[in-house]
Formats: sequence, structure tokens, C-alpha cells
Amino acid sequence: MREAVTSARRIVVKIGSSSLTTAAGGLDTARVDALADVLGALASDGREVVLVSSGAIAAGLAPLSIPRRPRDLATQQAAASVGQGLLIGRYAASFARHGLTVGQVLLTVDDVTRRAHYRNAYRTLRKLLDMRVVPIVNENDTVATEEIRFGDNDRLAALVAALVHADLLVLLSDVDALYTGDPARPDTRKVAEVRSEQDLAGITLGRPGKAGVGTGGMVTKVEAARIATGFGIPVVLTAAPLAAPALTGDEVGTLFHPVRQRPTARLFWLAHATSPRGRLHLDPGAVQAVVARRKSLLPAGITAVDGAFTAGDPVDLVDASGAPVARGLVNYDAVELPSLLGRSTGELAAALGPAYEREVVHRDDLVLL
Ligand SMILES: Nc1ncnc2c1ncn2[C@@H]1O[C@H](COP(=O)(O)OP(=O)(O)O)[C@@H](O)[C@H]1O
Ligand SMILES: N[C@@H](CCC(=O)OP(=O)(O)O)C(=O)O
Repeated sequence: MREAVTSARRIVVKIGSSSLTTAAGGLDTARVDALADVLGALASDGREVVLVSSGAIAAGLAPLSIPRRPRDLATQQAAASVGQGLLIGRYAASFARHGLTVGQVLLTVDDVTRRAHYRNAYRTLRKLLDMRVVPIVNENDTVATEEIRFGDNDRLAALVAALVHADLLVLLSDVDALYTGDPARPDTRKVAEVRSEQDLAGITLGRPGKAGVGTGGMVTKVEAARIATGFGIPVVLTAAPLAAPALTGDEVGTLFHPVRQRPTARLFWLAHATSPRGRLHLDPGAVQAVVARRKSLLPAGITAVDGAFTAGDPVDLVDASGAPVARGLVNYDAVELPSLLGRSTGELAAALGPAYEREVVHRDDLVLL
């Protein structure tokens, strides 16, 4: 028995599109019911469950008579818009069979990186769990643009697990475990446990499975496992039909062991969930202050600025060689910064007003890379 699984009180379960759709396309209600049965049993055991479910795009294809997963974003978004309603409707009916209510939570990258949004997402999920509602999370596909998409729900699930301080993340797919290579090939072996990066050496991480509705294949699942285990959360990867034994601690699938203690949740998200919108070049004194002394970044220590960011965006702080040393949420727009560089906050406040006394990046909004 896996103690990390049996002792988990708050569990994030992610299910992929390939496990929710029939071969002919469209939602497979029997599979949705089967998942609700497993998660319903966990809930009645007093455990808190957050479900991250893909399948909006896949569920929207049949009603729109689209034969396969579209490549262009607009058609994907249209399919998701149709499919997400059907998906959540089906979940509501399936969970109702166990007396459980579900709540839909659609997230974009900003919702988990910008401080105000992040707090709000956390509060909502917390409240739903307190009310014994099963939150069903997906990416907000209809509004997410190419640049701000998570793109894969494996990573979203890892970040949600970090956000809610989960004790366990379970990734359910159409393959029963991680294999040393494409499981369709005869010479591959199942990997039962991953304790460190070394255990992943020599493994070939392939593309999505034959169903053709998944997105990331094993690459995004292993990446999600890295994010979660780096946050101190164990991960079990297995096939959807094995969810019940996996969640009762049987040794099915692949167990990824946590590799470290948990850092502060929001900063962890900042490092992993965002792509920088610009770069601030720091002089050596500023690098020293930010990295070694964990100080806020002030205008005086910045030598140059690249990118077209606005206040609140994530930016990388780079050293004289251009290597990123930290990522943070910037307090100024890119156009404002050049005239402030090299000047002390006292001087700026005297010349431009007290609003210019603020740090360029506050230390609470900084994570070292
Ligand atoms: N090393 C590997 N171990 C296991 N599965 C792999 C591996 N490489 C590629 N795959 C493929 O990844 C697929 C799962 O990814 P994907 O189709 O994106 O699933 P989901 O829709 O569940 O997110 C499996 O069906 C399998 O064929
Ligand atoms: N948000 C998309 C899911 C994207 C995704 O990651 O899909 P999958 O690889 O099946 O987990 C949808 O609901 O269709």
C-alpha cells in the first residue's frame, strides 16, 4: 500500500480527453459515471477532491460535426464553448447520483499568477471545498489567447494542486503507467516509481495516444509531475479505469515521489506558470541585493529594459551576462521605466511624486530562478 496515497486528505485528480470520449467521438457517459463513482466514494470518506477535467474541445466536436480535433485556436475555442457546457452538465448528473454538487471553475494563467486573481481563485476553491462541493476545473479555453494559454491541463492540474495545497495529485490517462518508451512498442517496460531525475534518464516521452484527442502525451504529464513533486506533492499516474485501486493505495501506475518541501505557493506559480513579458537588466549590486539579500528591486539597480509589459506582468530579472536570476511581477509599465533607471527612489519621489517611491519589483513578488 502507498502511504502517500492513503493518508492524503486533499486530492487533485486530473482526467484527460482521451479517457472521457468514445472512439466515435463525443462524451462517454459511462466513463464519466465511473469517475464520479470513484470520486464520490472518496468524498463520502471525508476526503476533499478537486477534479481537473479536460474534454471540452473533444465533447464539442460531435455536436458541431467536426470529425477530428481542430488545429486552429478559434475552432478549438468554439468547440470548447459547446463542449464545456455538455461536460459540466454530465458531471453534475453523474455526481448527483452520489448526492454531490459540482462547481465549474475555469482558469487562465493570469488567474494563478497575478496576486489579486490568485487569491481569488484560492478563496473560491477553498470555499467550494468547505461547502463540500466538488470543484471541476478546466482552462478557460474560450477566452485564453495563444500567448496566455496553459495549453495542457496536466500543468494546470499541477498548479491547481499547488494552489490548494493538495496532499496528492492523480493524473488519469489512457495509459496505465509511465513506460520507458512508446507503450505500443514491444521493448518498453513499465516504470513503477520515480524518485529523482535520474529515474527519468533514458525514458522516451512520446506524443499523445491513438485517440487523437489528447494534447501533450507523456511530456506534459512528466512535466506536471515535476512541478507537483517540486512542490512537495506526490503524483500517481495511471489509466482512468484504474482510478479506484490507485486511490486506495494499490501499487498501480507510476508513483512520483516528492523531491522537496513546499515553497510559498504563489511564488511557485510565478516561476512555473508564467512566461515573462520582458526583461530587466540588473547591475551587479542589484543582482547581489535581490539574490543574496532578498531585497526588492529598485530603479537605481536597473541598467536597461526590454519588452512591452504593463504593471502587474511577470518579467525576468537578468544579470550582466543576460542570464535570468529571478522572476517577478513588475510594478511599472515598460514605457515608464527607462526615464527612472539609475535614479534613487528618494530622488524620484521628490521629482515625480510619492507614487514613484514604489519598488520596481517588490520582494514578496519575486522568486529566484
Ligand atoms: N513513455 C511513455 N509512457 C507512457 N505513455 C506514453 C509514453 N510516450 C508516449 N505515450 C503516450 O501518451 C499518451 C497519453 O497522453 P495523451 O493522449 O495526451 O493523454 P490525455 O488525453 O490523458 O492527457 C498515451 O496514450 C501513450 O500512448
Ligand atoms: N482545455 C482543453 C484540454 C486540453 C488538454 O490538456 O487535454 P488533455 O491532453 O486531454 O488533458 C479541453 O477541455 O478540451
